[in-house]
Amino acid sequence: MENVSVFGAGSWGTALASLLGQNGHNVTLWCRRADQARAINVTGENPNYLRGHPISSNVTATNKIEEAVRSPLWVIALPTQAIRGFLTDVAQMTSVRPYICNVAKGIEIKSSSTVSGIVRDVMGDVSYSVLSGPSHAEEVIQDLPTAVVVASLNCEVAERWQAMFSRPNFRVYTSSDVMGVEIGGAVKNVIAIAAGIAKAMGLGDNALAALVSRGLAEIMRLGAKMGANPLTLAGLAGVGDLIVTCFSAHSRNLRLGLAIGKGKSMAEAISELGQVAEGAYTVKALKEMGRKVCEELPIVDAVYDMLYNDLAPEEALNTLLLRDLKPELPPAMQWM
Ligand SMILES: NC(=O)C1=CN([C@@H]2O[C@H](COP(=O)(O)OP(=O)(O)OC[C@H]3O[C@@H](n4cnc5c(N)ncnc54)[C@H](O)[C@@H]3O)[C@@H](O)[C@H]2O)C=CC1
Ligand SMILES: O=C(CO)COP(=O)(O)O
Repeated sequence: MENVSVFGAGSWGTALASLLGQNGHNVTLWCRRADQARAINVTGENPNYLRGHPISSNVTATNKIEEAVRSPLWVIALPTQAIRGFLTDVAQMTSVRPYICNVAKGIEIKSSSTVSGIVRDVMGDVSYSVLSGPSHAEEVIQDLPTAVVVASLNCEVAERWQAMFSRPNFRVYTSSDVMGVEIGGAVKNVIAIAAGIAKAMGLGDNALAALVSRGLAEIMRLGAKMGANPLTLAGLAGVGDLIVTCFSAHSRNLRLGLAIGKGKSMAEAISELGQVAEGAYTVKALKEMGRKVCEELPIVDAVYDMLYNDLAPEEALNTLLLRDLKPELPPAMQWM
């Protein structure tokens, strides 16, 4: 059994810490706040997230970062925009060269980089893996059947994380396509915001299905430019996660979109949610990145303009529907 630290005691960090504890590992759950860590240790539940669901007794919470960094295995469950600052602080505190498994799904605004790039910038050549796929914390904490993928350039490392996380109701596949898994997990959040807006507008099921399919086309187009394998994006980390995020009532990104579609301001929608909706930030990074690597991301552009440029949803819809008519597949993909 392994000693592992989970950084971030939001809903995903809490659910995964508990799962690793149930698998018999000795888990340290790092929380930002001392009162939260105390409450978890005393009550066996997280007072702020997933209330009513007991956390495995193999999990010890702490807000003392110097304790948490001693583990050789780190699971990073923080919002993407916080990861660079967090790693910069902790890198100065320890000489441990950890095995990192990132479970956040986003792209950093200031670097247009996925989390592997952030980790490389701050920690250099450290072992990096990413776990992603359709997996809402609210269902994982109840041990409902879930399948995900863990990707690493080193297949033995991917297999080590696979063995640690797997349990009968949490099936973990391995992959070597780190970029594919990261792009799938990050961009689907933006499409889910669009799905929430479309739902709030009452556009119907046909429109939602079109949005999801054309959203996948954007994910694949961007993924291809970034070196992702298109088949990864047809799998759990792409289509699988896109479906659950666009259709599940648990989804934070969908709920943010619903609030925006009902006329709430971004500030109101974010504060009502009280949890991170990564798509709201990733869309900014994609706006930058899109200009550099992939010009045609019309749904991403529409979400950006609705969130940050006061574009009315009805106008965004018209812009999307009235674009030039074209083949479904771009010429370079028509052989497929
Ligand atoms: N909630 C879910 O079901 C899933 C979430 N994810 C991903 O996991 C990541 C975390 O998501 P959630 O746990 O849902 O978020 P959350 O909003 O529930 O929790 C985020 C946690 O990070 C902490 N935090 C925020 N800023 C921080 C900073 N600057 N320094 C240190 N700690 C900070 C917060 O205090 C909170 O404990 C996101 O990238 C999300 O997309 C992935 C799969 C499932
Ligand atoms: O990634 C997730 C499920 O796989 C969580 O999505 P939300 O952040 O939209 O809830």
